[in-house]
Amino acid sequence: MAPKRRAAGHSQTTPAGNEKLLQSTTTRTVATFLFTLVAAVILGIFLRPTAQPGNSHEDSPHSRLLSEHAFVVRDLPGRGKGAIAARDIQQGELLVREPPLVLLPSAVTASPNQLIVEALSRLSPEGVEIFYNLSYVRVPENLPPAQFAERVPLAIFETNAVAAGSNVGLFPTMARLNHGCSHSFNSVYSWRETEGVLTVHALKAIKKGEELLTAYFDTRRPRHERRQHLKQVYDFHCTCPSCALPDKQSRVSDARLVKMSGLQAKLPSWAEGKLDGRDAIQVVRELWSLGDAEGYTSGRGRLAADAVYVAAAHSDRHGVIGWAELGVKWATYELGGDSELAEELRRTAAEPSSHPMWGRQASMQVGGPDGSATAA
Ligand SMILES: C[S@@+](CC[C@H](N)C(=O)[O-])C[C@H]1O[C@@H](n2cnc3c(N)ncnc32)[C@H](O)[C@@H]1O
Repeated sequence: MAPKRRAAGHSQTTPAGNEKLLQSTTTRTVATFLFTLVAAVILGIFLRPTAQPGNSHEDSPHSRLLSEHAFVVRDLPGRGKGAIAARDIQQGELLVREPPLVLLPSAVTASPNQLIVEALSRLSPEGVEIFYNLSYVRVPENLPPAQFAERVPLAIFETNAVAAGSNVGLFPTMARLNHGCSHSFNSVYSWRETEGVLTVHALKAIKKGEELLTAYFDTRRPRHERRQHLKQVYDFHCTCPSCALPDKQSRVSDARLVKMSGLQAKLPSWAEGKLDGRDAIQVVRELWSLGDAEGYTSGRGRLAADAVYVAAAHSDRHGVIGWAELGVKWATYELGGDSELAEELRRTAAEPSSHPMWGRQASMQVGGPDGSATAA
């Protein structure tokens, strides 16, 4: 099927632009992905952090209804299509579980455009139609028809693809989720390597009628930087509730986000011996409380797992159990109770000394999430 011109961000069949953050979940969150050409050409594809379809009314073999009518995909003014909750959604609900329509290695030696065209040739006619219905940005409308048609497949892929382990995948249902920064995103996607699917979970409770938003990259940075990035990669000016804060509140939020980002970057210095166990746990607590103030709760399963790592290394049984139990709760919201992270933390909570780091460093009561350091 020949590509139809479609303005990004406008309705019809959607402009998409998913860059899923590779969340700190699979490793996170999402962040930004780079589609690397080994021949030294680097194609900037910002993969969003984690994702999938489901419960949508958009029927396709690539979407599975997992919880009845959890959301519908609709045209939304100013941002193409988006997913709207069709009923109240509980925190932690699985919203989408979706195999890739197209999956490409993130490092390729051939022309990415050619790879995509080849991948399309292996799809069913319905799959091809689903692909061309996705939105895209940055293809000038005034190109001669042949050139226009040539550029659309790659533009669709760049706008919608997200990281999937060592690959980059296009997941058409999850691709309908628009972006929200900081406290505004309520849904998180993650790739499940062993199952070969992307899942999307509700990070927060979502009311009927609210839009499902996911984060296309790590938004713990100031508004002007977030907007600049989104404009450059996805070609839209972000007006999500976080970006729409009045200037004064936005500055307060920005300061928190920058501080969170700095603290996150500081944590690995424990492994380098530059931070002792108690200080590392204090960093985790600070991150947690800044997250509470900001309404930024993504990545908490992984953060608690980092605290478990520190507590286990210092043989703090009480600390391990406290952080592992908390981690199970948050990993379950964001990644599912059957995710590798939730299962790993559950095992550690049951038997702290089974943790691979157990006793690797000097004994120390680093303390659990409640701040107590009572012991054993
Ligand atoms: C992966 S797609 C998301 C779904 C897309 N709206 C569609 O119609 O298929 C990403 C594109 O959606 C639009 N978009 C995503 N989040 C947005 C937001 N918060 N505000 C405005 N447009 C947004 C941008 O055009 C972006 O390039």
